[in-house]
Amino acid sequence: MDKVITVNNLSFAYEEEPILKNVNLQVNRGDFLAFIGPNGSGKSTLLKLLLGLLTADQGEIKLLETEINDFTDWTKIGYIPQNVRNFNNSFPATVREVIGSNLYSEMNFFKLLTAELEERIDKALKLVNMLDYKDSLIGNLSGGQQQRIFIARTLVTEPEIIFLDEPLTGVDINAQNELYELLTKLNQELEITVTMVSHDLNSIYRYTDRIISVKNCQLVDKKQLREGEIC
Ligand SMILES: Nc1ncnc2c1ncn2[C@@H]1O[C@H](COP(=O)(O)OP(=O)(O)OP(=O)(O)O)[C@@H](O)[C@H]1O
Repeated sequence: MDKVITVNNLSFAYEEEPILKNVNLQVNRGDFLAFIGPNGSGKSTLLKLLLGLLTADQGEIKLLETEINDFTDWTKIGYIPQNVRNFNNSFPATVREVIGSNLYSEMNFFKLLTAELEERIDKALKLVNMLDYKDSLIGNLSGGQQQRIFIARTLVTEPEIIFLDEPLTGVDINAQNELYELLTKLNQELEITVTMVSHDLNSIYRYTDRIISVKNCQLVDKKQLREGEIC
């Protein structure tokens, strides 16, 4: 089995507040995994540790078989943080510019999009079914459409793992199912490992194939949870 995330004996605390104590986790290529748990249990913190945005107090994290401190291939990792849409709404940027901003390091000296990069933007927009909106202002799109654009923004670098932190907040119920179906397609057809934080248990049970509960500083795999224990 191809391990894409390995966590060994990880502990983390904010000042005096312990969040994770000696936890272990293995995520395999092609998993579609959700972290659930009460508010404040540490789901976002765990995601930030896995992305190298926070540093563990103890233990080891490996991404794509590389120790996280030595990991450099961040184009292989997509991340859609919790409030990305609020932040971007106020910018008068087009969909093309929002997606292109993730290709900055690949642009030429004049920071122009080459024909090849334009093609990659088109390909990502086709995957999320939003090609017709390439020249629209991001702030004029619905919550669900904007979330598709942020998924396309990560797809443009051809990631192997995508992390999403509560991606369905502010997305209406029909669009929520469409987003789950899109994530399922990316997971099954492109073999992208999808790791998300969500509170939406019904959809999680329907679409994901692994659920990890973050609670009392521990990680508990779905199969270890008893009925009614999930929150
Ligand atoms: N930068 C920080 N400094 C200190 N404490 C923090 C910081 N960020 C989060 N916390 C605290 O750590 C705990 C875990 O926060 P985290 O955001 O990871 O939880 P969560 O499970 O994602 O919560 P939610 O479901 O509400 O989004 C909370 O008690 C929070 O107040």
